[in-house]
Amino acid sequence: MSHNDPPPSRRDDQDDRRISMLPTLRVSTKLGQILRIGASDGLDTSNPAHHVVELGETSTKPPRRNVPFFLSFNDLTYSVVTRREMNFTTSFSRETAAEKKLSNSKILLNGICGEAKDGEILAVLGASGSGKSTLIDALANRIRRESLKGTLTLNGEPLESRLLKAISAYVMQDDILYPMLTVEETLIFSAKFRLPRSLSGSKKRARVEALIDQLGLRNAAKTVIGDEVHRGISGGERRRVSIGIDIIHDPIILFLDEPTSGLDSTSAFMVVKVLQRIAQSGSIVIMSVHQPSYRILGLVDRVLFLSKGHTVYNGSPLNLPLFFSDFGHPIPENENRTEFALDLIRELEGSPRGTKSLVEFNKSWQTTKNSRNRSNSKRLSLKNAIRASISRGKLVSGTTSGSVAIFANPCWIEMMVLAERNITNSKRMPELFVVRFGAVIVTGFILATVFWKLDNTPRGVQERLSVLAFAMSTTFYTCAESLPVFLQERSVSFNKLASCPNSTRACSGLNEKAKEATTLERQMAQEAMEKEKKKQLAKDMTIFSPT
Ligand SMILES: Nc1ncnc2c1ncn2[C@@H]1O[C@H](COP(=O)(O)OP(=O)(O)OP(=O)(O)O)[C@@H](O)[C@H]1O
Repeated sequence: MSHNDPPPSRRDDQDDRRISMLPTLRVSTKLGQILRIGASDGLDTSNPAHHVVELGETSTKPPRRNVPFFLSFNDLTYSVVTRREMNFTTSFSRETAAEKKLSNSKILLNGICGEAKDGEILAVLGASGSGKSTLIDALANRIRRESLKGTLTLNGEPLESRLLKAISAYVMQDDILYPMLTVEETLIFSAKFRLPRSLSGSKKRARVEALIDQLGLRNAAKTVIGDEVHRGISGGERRRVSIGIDIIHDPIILFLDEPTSGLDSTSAFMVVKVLQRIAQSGSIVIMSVHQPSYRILGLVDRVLFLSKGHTVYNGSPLNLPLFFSDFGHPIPENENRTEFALDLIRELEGSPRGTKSLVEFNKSWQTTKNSRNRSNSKRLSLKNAIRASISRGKLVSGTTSGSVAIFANPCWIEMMVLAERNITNSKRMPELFVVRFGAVIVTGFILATVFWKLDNTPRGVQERLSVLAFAMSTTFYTCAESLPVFLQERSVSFNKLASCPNSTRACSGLNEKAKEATTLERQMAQEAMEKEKKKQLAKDMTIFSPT
C-alpha cells in the first residue's frame, strides 16, 4: 500500500473479518491427479499449481512459480462503420464509396497496447463508453478479426483465434441461472454438459467439489440460486456461481466483463479475491471494472486506463502515483488513486485538447520504463507451456491421445443434460409447470375445435396442412425462448475440448464451428430484437389506428 492510499475504514475491517470467518478451505483434489494428463509426456507434475488458496487472512500465498504464459497485445485498433442519416445532401454528395466508409467509421479502440501474465489480474478501467467491453471482446476474439488491427500474442507466438477459444473462457455480465437449482447442482449440470463423457462421474464430481472450494461457496453449496420470488444465494455468490460455470474446465485465460457491477463493496471484493485465486492457480485473468475500491485495487496486478478508445495508463497500480506526479498532477495524500485518475481523465476529456497530452505522455513514459525494465527471461514455447499447464490440471479434458472431438459430448447427451436440468428446475416450481401445461392444453383444445371433423376433400387436406403449420410454428416459438441458453451452453462447450496444442485438422474444424456458433448466437439475438421491435411497432399501430 502506498502513502496515497487512505487507511482502511472500519467497514473494511469488518469486511476483512467476515472474510476471515469463512470456513477454512481444504486443499482440493488436484486435477492433474484426477486426469493424469501430461504425465506421459514426461512433464514435471510433482508440484502442481492447481490448488486452493484460503480466503482468510491467515492464508499464505502460494509460492511463485516460473511464469509460463505471457499475453501481449500491440496496437489494437478497431473501428465500426456507423449508419449515417440519409438526407438530400448526403444522398447526392459526390463522395466515393471509400470516402463515405471512412467518414462513417467510428474508432472504438485506437492503438491499445498491454500485457498480462499468468498468476496476475489485469483490470481494464475507464469511464462509461471508454471502450472497456470492446477491448475485452477484442482480446477474447468476440469481434470480427477482419475489422481488428494489431497483434495478439501468447508467449511471443501469434494467438490464433481457434487456439484462443480452446484455452480461454468468457464470463458475461449477466447471470443466466436456473433459480430452483442449488449451487452444487448448477455446477454439476455444467460439468456434465461441458466436460467430456470420457471423464467419469466421480471425476466430474471431484472437479465440482474443487471448484466450490475455489469459489468460496462451500457454505452456499446446498442453497438454491433463487429469484425475485424465492429467496436464494446473495448477489456476490450468484456472480461466483456464474464464474464457476464458465471455468469448469479450468481455462488458461479468463475474460470477465464487469464481474463486480451491481455488487456491494464486500461482495465485489470477494469476487475479485476469487479471481485472484483463479489467477494464482495458473490463469491469466483479464476483467473490466468501473471504479474499483482501493482494496480491490490491492488485488489487481496491472491496470489499463482507457479514455475514448485510447490508452491513458498501462502498468502496475503501484506506479500510478509516480506516473501522475511525472505528468504534473500528483495524487494528493489520502486520495483513492483510481478515483483521482478517473476524475482527471474526465476533466481532460472535457477540455478542448482532450486527453491527447496524457495519451502522448503515457507513450513516452512507457517507452522509458520498458527500456529500463526490459527482461530477457526465457519463456516456454506456447506448445510446451500449454502442455505443462494441462499436466498441472488446466483445461480439464478427457483427451489423452491428442485427438479432439468436435464437441465435448454428442448432441443427445447435451439434450439429455439440458432436459434433466429443466425438469429438475420445473419440478421445484410446480405452479410454473401447471401454468405452462395448462397453456399447452388450452392451445391444443382450441386447435382441436377449429379443425374438428375434417373430411377427405381437397379442402380437408388443405386444413390438415394448416394444422401442421400452426402446430409447428407454435412449437417453434415456444422452444425459441430456450434457444439462447442452449446456444450459449453449446458454443462454450466447443471451447472445452481442444486441449490440443497441436493445430490438428479436427481442432480447426472444432473452432470454426465455435466461431459459427458465436456468430449465430449474435445473429439470433439481433433477429429476436428486430422481431420484438416489429411486434411493438405493430402493436403501437393497432393502438393508434383509427377504428
Ligand atoms: N457496434 C457499435 N457501433 C457503434 N458504436 C459502438 C458499437 N459498439 C460500441 N460502440 C460505442 O463504443 C464506445 C465504447 O463502448 P463499450 O461498450 O466498450 O464501453 P464501456 O467502457 O464498456 O462502457 P460501460 O462501462 O458503460 O459498459 C461507446 O461509446 C459505444 O457507444
